[in-house]
Amino acid sequence: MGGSVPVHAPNGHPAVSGGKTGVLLVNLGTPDGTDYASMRRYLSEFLSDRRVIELNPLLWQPILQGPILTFRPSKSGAAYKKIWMEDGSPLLVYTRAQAKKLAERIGSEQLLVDFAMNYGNPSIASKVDRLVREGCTRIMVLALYPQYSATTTASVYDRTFDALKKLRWQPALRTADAFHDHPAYIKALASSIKDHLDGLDFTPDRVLMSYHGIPKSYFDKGDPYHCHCQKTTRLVAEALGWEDGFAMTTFQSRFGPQAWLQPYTDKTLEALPEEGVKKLVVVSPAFISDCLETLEEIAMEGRDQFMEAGGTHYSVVPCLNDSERAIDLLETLVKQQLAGWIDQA
Ligand SMILES: C=CC1=C(C)c2cc3[nH]c(cc4nc(cc5[nH]c(cc1n2)c(C)c5CCC(=O)O)C(CCC(=O)O)=C4C)c(C)c3C=C
Ligand SMILES: [Fe+2]
Ligand SMILES: [Fe+2]
Repeated sequence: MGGSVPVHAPNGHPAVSGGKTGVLLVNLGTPDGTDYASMRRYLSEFLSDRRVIELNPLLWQPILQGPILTFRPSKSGAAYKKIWMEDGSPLLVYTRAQAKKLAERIGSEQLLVDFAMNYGNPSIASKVDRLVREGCTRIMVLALYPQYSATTTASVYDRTFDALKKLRWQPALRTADAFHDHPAYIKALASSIKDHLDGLDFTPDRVLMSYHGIPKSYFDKGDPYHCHCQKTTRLVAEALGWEDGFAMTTFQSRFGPQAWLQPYTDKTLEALPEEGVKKLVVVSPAFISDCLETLEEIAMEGRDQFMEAGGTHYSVVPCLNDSERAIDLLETLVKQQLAGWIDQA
């Protein structure tokens, strides 16, 4: 068995491996392809998660498996086609690159670094399995969402615990804090925005910080996501010395008929030019990697909305992706979470 360490076991005792630590980076997930079947499989898994849709499944599943999964896969597939990369979905490409580069930085015989997707492939269960097989008796999971939400962060950890439920010999498990206000995250985000602004041939009237939304009812029930988003915006504005009001916080990607967190990004983009904001820079601080929501919704649809409403300049700051900044950030977060497990932490 790979990664076995010698143990004094009686004859015939199965091989025992152990003593290693695993780090698992987990992002949301993405379809395997842009075709109808792949899209349907992915959306069905995602939208069946009760952390994401809290409606009673007896009510929700007929709606999901009927009208939604009849029409949405083609619509979403067409959007994914516009941003698909040679090696697959951008979210997969960047998350894989982050894990590889982090492994090159901090990985060793004793410290394995890998990645998984909460929905789709590679699954959390398959990677927990791999790490345990390779001898990890401790696993630290980092959900790659700066701002905590039950819909995302808690779902990743739930599904990790679900994978452990099936093991006779479970590894010790650590989950990580949200990092919306972590100095290393604010530094990475602020410096990437500063570099972007320095490279522009115009000075923006405002910077729009657009976060993925959640239903307002989840916030009313106590999800801290909204507060985490507001704090990220405030800390970035302070780090860059911006005047009050220069950075705005909005929420994108509404799904379904209920109210979501406001102000909405699309409505804001359509309203700003009339208020005299014609030059705009947009940042997506809820995503550490570019994905459908940043590359299509913000960089394509958002641009059209803003320019058609009378905007003159529109520029989007790329996510941290697999830049040195991103790997520095991940290294800091992971080493902090590993304290006591790994000496270098
Ligand atoms: C009720 C539905 C949804 C909630 C709640 C939600 C929360 C949420 N999502 C992200 C991050 C991402 N979402 C992405 C895509 C996406 N999100 C929803 C729905 C909800 N998200 C759907 C249906 C989709 C699929 C695309 C589509 O059909 O429009 C992605 C992109 C994935 C990719 O492959 O590129 C990300 C990332 C956060 C951070 C969040 C709550 C805080
Ligand atoms: Fe989403
Ligand atoms: Fe979207």
